[in-house]
Amino acid sequence: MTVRDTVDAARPAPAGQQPDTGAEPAIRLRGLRKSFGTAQAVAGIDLDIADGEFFAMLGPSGSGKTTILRMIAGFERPSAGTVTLDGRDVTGLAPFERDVNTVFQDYALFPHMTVLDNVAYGLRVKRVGRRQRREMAHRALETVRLAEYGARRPAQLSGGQRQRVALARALVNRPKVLLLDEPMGALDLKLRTAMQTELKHLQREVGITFVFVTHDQQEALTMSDRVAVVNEGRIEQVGTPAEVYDAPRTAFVADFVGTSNLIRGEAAEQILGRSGTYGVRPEKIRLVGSPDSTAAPGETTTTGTVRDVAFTGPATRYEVELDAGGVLSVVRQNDGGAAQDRYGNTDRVRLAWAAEHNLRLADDASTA
Ligand SMILES: Nc1ncnc2c1ncn2[C@@H]1O[C@H](COP(=O)(O)OP(=O)(O)OP(=O)(O)O)[C@@H](O)[C@H]1O
Repeated sequence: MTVRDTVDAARPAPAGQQPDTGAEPAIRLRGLRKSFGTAQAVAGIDLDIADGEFFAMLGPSGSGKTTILRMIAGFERPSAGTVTLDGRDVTGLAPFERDVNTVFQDYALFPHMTVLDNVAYGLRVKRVGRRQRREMAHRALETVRLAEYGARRPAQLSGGQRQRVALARALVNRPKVLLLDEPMGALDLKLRTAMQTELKHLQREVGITFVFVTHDQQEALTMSDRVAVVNEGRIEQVGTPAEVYDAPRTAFVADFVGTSNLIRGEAAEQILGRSGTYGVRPEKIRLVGSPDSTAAPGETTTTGTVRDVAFTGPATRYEVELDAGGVLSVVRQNDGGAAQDRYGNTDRVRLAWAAEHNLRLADDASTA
């Protein structure tokens, strides 16, 4: 169960690396590259995903996540590198020769078939007998809590139910690995949140390795055991959700997982007395009052002017233009009732945070 992130094997183990127990990882990628013509979609990936992990690939549109997934599934042939599943090199094998199933964003259900027949379809192709495949399909529908819906057609289901049918259709094959490409992409926010919880429970129940692709940081953080942050065909960082959020290694990771809150250049010199790029999470910053007030000893502090106030219910977000240059977001929980200080546009404020929350960032993975 090792994880090697792409950046540099010679460096100390990056955050998120699991101890090497000698067990074969479910998925091992080595030197994986893919070019389309002259464009490089995946620029060299080394990654191990452990058996039974819920693993997220998080990155912006066009960063190469889907291409990585398609190479694991066998739909795309790598330009270089290898894909090993459970200790077996499958790089040259067709999708159906791999112990992997994929759930696509559009679910790809057959509209003319019943839900039960959709789920049983893969078993029919594998020539499983009719009675057994109906039983297995029914059990898979039970797993996704749709046992009563077997006789319906996909058009008679909600988006979330269709998504679960697609899952049941993949689960019925009992693959070692399930790949999910933006599985919640077509769902509205409420359903999406409900499905996230359900999917996580389901994964624990069936014990299959899940790898899912998303551009939604919230989804990646809530659902996964570990996250790989993908940027321009490379993995910038691999770690647990807490590790990539609390200890981002690069400015890209700090920005993409969370809010961009960077102190750099002249502002870093003035506020921190050091050069370089630093990040500080918005919820770690306190607004302590007017610029004349003082911060606690050992805190980093600076002054600025409120430029925007956004009330979001449980919290309020302030955008503060710093006197030293740049803008910082500050999030305050609205838990203080009427006694809580409130600030408005153009108010002059002092900001303070514990020095340990200054995150030293590299500008990109090559200097991390
Ligand atoms: N079949 C193809 N032919 C040419 N270029 C492709 C092909 N598939 C993907 N690409 C390019 O490779 C890059 C990575 O694409 P990919 O679909 O892997 O990104 P992604 O991170 O999954 O994006 P999204 O979140 O938008 O799905 C993009 O620049 C894309 O245009």
